[in-house]
Amino acid sequence: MLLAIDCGNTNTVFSIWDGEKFLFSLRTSTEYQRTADQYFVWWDTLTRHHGLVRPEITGVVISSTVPRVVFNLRVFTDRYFGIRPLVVGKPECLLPVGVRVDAGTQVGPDRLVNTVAGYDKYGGDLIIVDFGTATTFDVADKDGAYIGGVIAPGVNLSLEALHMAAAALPHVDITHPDHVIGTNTVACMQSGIFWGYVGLIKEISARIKQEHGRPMKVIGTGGLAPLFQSHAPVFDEFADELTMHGLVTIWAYNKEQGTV
Ligand SMILES: Nc1ncnc2c1ncn2[C@@H]1O[C@H](COP(=O)(O)OP(=O)(O)O)[C@@H](O)[C@H]1O
Ligand SMILES: CC(C)(COP(=O)(O)O)[C@@H](O)C(=O)NCCC(=O)O
Ligand SMILES: [K+]
Repeated sequence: MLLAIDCGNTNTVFSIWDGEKFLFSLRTSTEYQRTADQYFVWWDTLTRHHGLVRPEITGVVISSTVPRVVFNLRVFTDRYFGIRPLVVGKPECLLPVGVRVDAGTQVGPDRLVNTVAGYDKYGGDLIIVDFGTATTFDVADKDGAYIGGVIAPGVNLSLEALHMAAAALPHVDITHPDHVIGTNTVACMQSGIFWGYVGLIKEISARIKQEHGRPMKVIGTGGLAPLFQSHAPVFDEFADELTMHGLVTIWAYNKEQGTV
């Protein structure tokens, strides 16, 4: 079985791929101090909870937006599975699509993985909007190459920033507000973030399409994508687990090429 690890700035997700489907996902907060042994205790407890006792892991693929956590993840997979992971962004990890950006740019591996997954599922000329710590727009060219995009502050990050910077603004959670005109502080903040984001997604997508000059499909992914899509359709499609799909695709490609 393949273990796919998607490490974002807020959460790290482990998913087990049995060759045909994902069996389940385990989610923990991203902390670079977490040791290999701590990962194992967590892993062993939760895989048993899902009915798998010491699953036989034969491959590991990692995408990490936090370079520092990769060290302990490598120790974890080496110590407990005897496996050297395939790490997206490292020279030994081949990608089935091109990357055409300014020389020297270190593109977030999550963005490359999303592009690979998007191209595999939908073909080229894509805008992939991923709601994580940051909200990213990844643009895939006609041939699937990653050609850049947009980085905007994440939804929760924006709410947190309001709370941190203004003494009278509480911590609030994102939701779909019934009205645009908020009649209390919380409703005003929720409206600002929700409708502000709807506007941001529409405007940025429209401008990307104009600049790209060819019809494009807009794909939404990440935990908060369904909230937007269900109340203010801003995507052509919602893709669940797009990053995980990309990790499996990259693993399969490297297997084909003989790099793993
Ligand atoms: N379904 C959801 N509902 C509400 N908040 C969510 C949901 N999914 C993720 N979040 C929040 O969105 C933020 C980004 O989470 P996540 O997608 O795990 O980011 P990353 O991939 O950057 O680690 C976090 O604050 C997380 O708690
Ligand atoms: C933009 C990001 C912070 C998004 O990370 P996430 O929201 O998934 O935690 C990450 O992709 C990153 O660190 N990128 C490096 C710069 C770039 O992609 O151009
Ligand atoms: K993101």
